[in-house]
Amino acid sequence: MGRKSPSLPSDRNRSNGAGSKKPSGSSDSRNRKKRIVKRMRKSSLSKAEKQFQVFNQVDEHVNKYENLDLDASDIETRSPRKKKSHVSNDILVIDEEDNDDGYDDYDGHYDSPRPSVPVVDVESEHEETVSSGQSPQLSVATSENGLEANEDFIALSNSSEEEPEPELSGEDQDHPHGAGAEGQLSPSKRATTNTDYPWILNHDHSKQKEIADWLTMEIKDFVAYISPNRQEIEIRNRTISRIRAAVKDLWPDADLHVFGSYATDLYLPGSDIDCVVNSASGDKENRNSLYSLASFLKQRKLASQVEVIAKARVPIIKFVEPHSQIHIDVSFERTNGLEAAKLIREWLEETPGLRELVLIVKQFLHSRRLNNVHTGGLGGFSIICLVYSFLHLHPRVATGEIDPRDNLGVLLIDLFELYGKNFGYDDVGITVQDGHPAYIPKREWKDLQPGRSPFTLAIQDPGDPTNNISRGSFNLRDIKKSFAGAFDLLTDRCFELDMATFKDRVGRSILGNVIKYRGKPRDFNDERDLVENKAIIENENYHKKRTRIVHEEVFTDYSSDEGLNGKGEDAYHVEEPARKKRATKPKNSPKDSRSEKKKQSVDSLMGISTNDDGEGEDDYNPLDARESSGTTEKENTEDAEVGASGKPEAALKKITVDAQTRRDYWLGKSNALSNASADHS
Ligand SMILES: Nc1ncnc2c1ncn2[C@@H]1O[C@H](COP(=O)(O)OP(=O)(O)OP(=O)(O)O)[C@@H](O)[C@H]1O
Ligand SMILES: [Mg+2]
Repeated sequence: MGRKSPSLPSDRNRSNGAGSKKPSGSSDSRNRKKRIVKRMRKSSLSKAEKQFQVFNQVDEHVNKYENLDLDASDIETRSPRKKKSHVSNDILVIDEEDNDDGYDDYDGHYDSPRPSVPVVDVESEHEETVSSGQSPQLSVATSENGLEANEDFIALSNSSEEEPEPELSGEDQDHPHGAGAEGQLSPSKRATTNTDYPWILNHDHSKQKEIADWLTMEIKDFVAYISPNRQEIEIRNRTISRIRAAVKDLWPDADLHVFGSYATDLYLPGSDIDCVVNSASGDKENRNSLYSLASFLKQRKLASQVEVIAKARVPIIKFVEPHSQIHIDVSFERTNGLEAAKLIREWLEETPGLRELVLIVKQFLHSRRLNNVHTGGLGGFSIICLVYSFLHLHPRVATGEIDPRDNLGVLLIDLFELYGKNFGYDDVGITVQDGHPAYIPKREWKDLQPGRSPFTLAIQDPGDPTNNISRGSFNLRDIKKSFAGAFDLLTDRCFELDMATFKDRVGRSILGNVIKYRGKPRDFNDERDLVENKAIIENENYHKKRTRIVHEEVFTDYSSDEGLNGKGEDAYHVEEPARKKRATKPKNSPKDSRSEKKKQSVDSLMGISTNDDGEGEDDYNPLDARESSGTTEKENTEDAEVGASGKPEAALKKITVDAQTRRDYWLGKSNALSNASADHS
């Protein structure tokens, strides 16, 4: 790994800037643009690259989606359900009818539950940050960074009334994309008037020879710009502590744990905090308990704009914590989110570029109001799985040909192209089971509920193969359209700036053509190393303690007095809700049927019939490449290490059981512990 993309031959001799370029619609211009994109992706294609192109060129297959119109009844039934609700003690109680329609109650950015209600009931004596005169720089997920309506995702600079528009010349106003107008301003004016992409202020990369490198640097700047500073992390930590203390006061046998983007470090400044209350009695997931906690938090002035959603598939309470103005979701008596947080953190460690691309895609969709599952958008969890699988299945990344961190620009463009133009949504699903991402034919996913239309995104929950985590994303049409548009806009902008003189490039942004950030100005202080994110620490502790408990369950002789209770760890010994039993995969069977599926040609996985001709039947398998390049499963590594160090057989077994047990826990195999125990004895 580690090579950068080869140089993009630049055309510096030309002096025609944006203003003098040929109309973007001309075929000459289109061809040049294509050439630039091609060059960005390297001129000499590897076998893997060619294969990737094959699945990126499925035009006939994809074009049918362009004309796919949902009929009116479809739209009606798919629009957010009407809520049966009433207000009690200023708490909105929503009794939703549960249906199996795939409505998803997880929601990363649930914008203000009741926007008409005044937000603030802040107690100033508690509000350290406000009273200290410092601006907390937290912006709750509002429309600030959103585009109106999302009908025309392109109209970045015309989309909001909050910000004054830069002065435009007549030509600029006619610019077909509503973007690029800033190119006509003087460099100094550009730098000061661009409030939509503040990450370029004092971070000018316009002198980069390679346009792809410029985009990569902008992506890194954007991520640094929106990454949290010390104060933001502390505010989140304090928010969690306050709510946890209240939960424990109300229910001494319960604890509050955090999962979701705060526990994975994948949050935007306005992201919510996802929490779960688990109790020893395991009886808190009912309407009464939800309501009790909601009123208790309200009474303690820890919750405003409170909603109790009791009859959903995942019952939750939602509120805004008044001191921090952060949106909080609390679910009850489940551990899958805590498992997912741990898994996602492992993915982040092993997948360079994942955090950057996830944050970009999140902000991109947020800007277009396409991130809200309640309105058919793509939730944070789906975005993570989408980007994770994309990175692992990208041939040039999988083969180690490029280092993702040095090629974020090209990868972002590839991602938009794949999921905006070429992905065979009708026939292909995504699985990330056991950390092995793969594209699988939907027909082979037995538990996948057929939707009204085959045109749906299907992503298998890494913690539950029966669950399609993106089933609520019914607005796939707009999501796909927005990705396709982003591909066009980014490549247009790359083309334009590649042609431009250095002078004309100053103060310009590539990424700003598809993403904007509005809100209080931020600094570039990514201070995640300076202050602990308590959600991460607590999640790590939760898993450590639970693994120890699992161990002790496996290895402790319960006839003795040394059970768990003497160790004071009950808080973490959460009774798990009953899980669906699943067939246990035989241990150490690397070539199971799932692996076989992976071996299928990319063409068939992308939903293209391979019967017609031999093209694309090169059965390149990125996963094979990855495996042969030395990436092995954690469990095998642990085995190997122990074997090499010559530790006794019992220790080897113990560690192996530990790894296996953790995985089995994750997979929800309820009989895993007894198997492990039998193995050991
Ligand atoms: N459809 C789903 N099925 C099962 N679990 C889900 C589903 N959606 C979300 N979750 C769980 O909830 C957690 C939080 O999901 P969410 O969509 O809010 O993502 P997030 O990473 O918190 O992003 P955001 O910053 O946008 O809130 C996920 O990590 C996952 O554990
Ligand atoms: Mg969330």
